[in-house]
Amino acid sequence: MIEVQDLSVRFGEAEALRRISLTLTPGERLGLVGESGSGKSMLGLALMGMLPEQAAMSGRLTIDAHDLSGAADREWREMRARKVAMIFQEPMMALNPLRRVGDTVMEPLRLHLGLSKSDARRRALELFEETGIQDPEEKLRQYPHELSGGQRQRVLIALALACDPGILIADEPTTALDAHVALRITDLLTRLARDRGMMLVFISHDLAAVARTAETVAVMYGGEIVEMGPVGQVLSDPKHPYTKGLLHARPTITGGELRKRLPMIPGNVPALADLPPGCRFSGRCAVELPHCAGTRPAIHAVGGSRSCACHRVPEVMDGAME
Ligand SMILES: Nc1ncnc2c1ncn2[C@@H]1O[C@H](COP(=O)(O)OP(=O)(O)OP(=O)(O)O)[C@@H](O)[C@H]1O
Repeated sequence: MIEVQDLSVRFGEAEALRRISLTLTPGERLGLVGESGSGKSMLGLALMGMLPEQAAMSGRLTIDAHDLSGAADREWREMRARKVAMIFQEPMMALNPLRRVGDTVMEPLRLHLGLSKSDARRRALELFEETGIQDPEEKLRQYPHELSGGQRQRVLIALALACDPGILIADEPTTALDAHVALRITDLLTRLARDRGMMLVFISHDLAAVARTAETVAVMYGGEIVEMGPVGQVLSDPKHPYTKGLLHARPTITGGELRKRLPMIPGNVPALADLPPGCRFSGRCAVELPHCAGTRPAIHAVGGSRSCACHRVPEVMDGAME
């Protein structure tokens, strides 16, 4: 279980994450969405204890009742070895080009689980099979450059699963892949999370991929979660003006060609130093009120399982803004 309470991350004066609170239960699959710079990766890194050195974190972070706020590197290393694993966008960058991929996957099995060489090899083979790597025996002996992008990402997933983590954080795992390969990887992650009862934090700017993979979605803007809830409900009936804008800005396929419809959200995510003290979306919001820029909105409960941080939400709930 992950519990995050009022988690903030600062780089000097700039606040990259502002008062994030969320609870994830075992086996839950969470999607994190938002434009570039909204803080998705930063939140993923905070959950891994891998924030950049200059970052100052405040608030509370608990994993499996283990309080990690202010934890030492050693505690985080143990956590990462056994409980939390992460995969990234570009598998080529994460694999040692000079090592056979089998040796890379066997290393944590030997180091952290204490398996003998032959047991580690057997387990690596099982992991390759579980992650759908074709000809796994042969692949164990190959180097990263000999594999396709999709196969490399599968190797990284196998590596992430080596110590049987309870939590897998996948940061844009399919961005570097062709659409059909990407689809197979998202489906693989969903299946693995389901079969293993593993928590999945799936970071993506692709709403369709999140809808396919996650059960819960958190929409981020300017380092905050502005809306959160069951993925089907949030994407079919968004409450926050930013979520509504994101859904309108989604790329669409027209005449076989991928086209980005004119984004409904004017402007870009401002630099951290230029964010307003109140609602960070003010300045870009079509339904802004005079006090939005200066007053931070409360997080309103929407129905039983959703939340939304917007001064307008009581009106939205009355149907006055629909
Ligand atoms: N080392 C750093 N020092 C200062 N600011 C940083 C640092 N790393 C990231 N940031 C800032 O933190 C904010 C959040 O960045 P983050 O990478 O989490 O966004 P993101 O939503 O994951 O974007 P993307 O989709 O492009 O990966 C950005 O404004 C970014 O400029």
